[in-house]
Amino acid sequence: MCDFYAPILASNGVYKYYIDGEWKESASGKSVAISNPSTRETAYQVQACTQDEVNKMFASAKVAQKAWARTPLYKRAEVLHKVASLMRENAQPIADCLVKEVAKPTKDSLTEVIRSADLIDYTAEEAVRYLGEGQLLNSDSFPGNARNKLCLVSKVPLGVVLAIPPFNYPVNLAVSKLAPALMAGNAVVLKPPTQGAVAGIHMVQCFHAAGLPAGLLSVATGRGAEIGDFLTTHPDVNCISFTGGDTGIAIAKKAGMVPLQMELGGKDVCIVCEDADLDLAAKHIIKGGFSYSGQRCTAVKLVLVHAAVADRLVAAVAAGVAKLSVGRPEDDADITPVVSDSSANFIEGLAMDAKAKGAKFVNGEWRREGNLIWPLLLDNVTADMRLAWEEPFGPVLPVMRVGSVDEAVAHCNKSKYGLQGCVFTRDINAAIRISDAMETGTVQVNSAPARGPDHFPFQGFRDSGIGSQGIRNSLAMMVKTKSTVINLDKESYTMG
Ligand SMILES: NC(=O)C1=CN([C@@H]2O[C@H](COP(=O)(O)OP(=O)(O)OC[C@H]3O[C@@H](n4cnc5c(N)ncnc54)[C@H](OP(=O)(O)O)[C@@H]3O)[C@@H](O)[C@H]2O)C=CC1
Ligand SMILES: O=C(O)[C@H](O)COP(=O)(O)O
Repeated sequence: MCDFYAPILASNGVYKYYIDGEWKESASGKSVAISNPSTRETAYQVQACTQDEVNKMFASAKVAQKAWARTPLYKRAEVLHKVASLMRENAQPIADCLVKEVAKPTKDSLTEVIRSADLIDYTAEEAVRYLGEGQLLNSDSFPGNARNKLCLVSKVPLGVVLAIPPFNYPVNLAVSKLAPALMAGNAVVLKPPTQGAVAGIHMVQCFHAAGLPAGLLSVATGRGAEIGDFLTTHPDVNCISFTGGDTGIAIAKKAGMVPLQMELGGKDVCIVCEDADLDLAAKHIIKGGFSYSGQRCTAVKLVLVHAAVADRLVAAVAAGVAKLSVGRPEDDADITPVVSDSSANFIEGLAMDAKAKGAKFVNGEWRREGNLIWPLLLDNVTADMRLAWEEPFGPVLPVMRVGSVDEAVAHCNKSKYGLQGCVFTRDINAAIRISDAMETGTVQVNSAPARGPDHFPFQGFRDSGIGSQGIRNSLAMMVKTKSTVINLDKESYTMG
């Protein structure tokens, strides 16, 4: 291990947790094993933090936040820019962890780290402008009022933000919470996903080395099932920013009076109209459905194609699927093992349910070795199959044939999810009408769903989330509004 990252690893080979500006071993004496999805052997171990350690994190965070809120915005930005440049300089070891912990292909792993550094820089730049702006309201615009009150509106920190990212983007979806929260003057307690925790720990070392004040950022490692409730119901939490699956719904129910930024699951549909450019649609469906083996909340998870062009579309997609390489993330294969045995079992269950109910496996039989699942295109999927509604989070793509666009939109809107969707058509007027009719946070026209670029607003309707992400929107979610009203002794009119 290089000198830069040496402080994060204990002599017994277990990665340390972070508190008060120091890397430490937990008093629990217990560790949590992180399995390499490719080998299914333990790749790393992290500390199982205790409740007492979590209490101390919140206590330090509260103190550090007060001092940070008094730190000029441009100085906060300087620290964040330094974090970004340290991440770029020390990117490869973080990317290597992503390969081992979450089986992300090597190129995509490095891209995630660089994208995260870019996100931090952009957030720092955006924050100095956006957070630097307030509002002045005059009382005389409301009936019955003279101009004797001036309302000064500013954006103030929330306090301590609990950040919980998921396994599939453990670095990018961590910094997309950390950077806006910190720029807005908050402290953060980060609970990284267990798969992805070591990448997260490496990333936090960049914040440490950049000189982030002690206590402002802590890292609580441990299984969500064990320390999750303690964290999310902690009385010192002032905001929860969570990305993940249905766990988020349970968290929202328990959270109480704190603002929530929740980005949850998706069942993103791809509507292919009769007039679509089918080659273009097929290209995007393959990339959207199978990149990172379908483990993206924004993956295409159901194709709804007009029956008149379905044969041609399915043939074009099947031809592309046949070209996908299957193998190890180290070799940059297109399809790599999914994150866990339980995930692979779940995906297999969905595929077998569809098969039993009459779906056609277009490109050969079901094939799985360990957590490695060969990409599967399913045709003739119908509404009684689980795959019509559930999120596989794997390299399995169902196609439903529909008789009309209205039928496709109705299916989309019946889903409990409403994250993104996309439509392929050559008619811009139809595209706008379909987009307006689809009840999802984003609709992409002639491209697959995607969260990025990271400054675009990103939000889910229904069970897909609460609030919005995207750099400007995340900054907005990390502040509350504060007004100071100046009551003049008598009314005063400018130039009057
Ligand atoms: N809309 C969006 O922006 C995105 C949504 N997702 C969704 O995330 C899911 C896949 O990610 P995955 O990591 O498996 O999601 P999970 O919901 O299983 O886990 C997300 C995070 O929550 C933690 N966690 C687990 N249990 C609790 C608990 N009781 N209290 C607090 N935290 C807890 C996990 O920790 P641990 O790992 O220790 O269990 C992890 O850090 C998919 O459904 C996907 O659609 C993913 C990315 C983006
Ligand atoms: O977790 C996810 O799926 C990400 O939010 C997707 O990001 P992307 O669409 O930009 O790859």
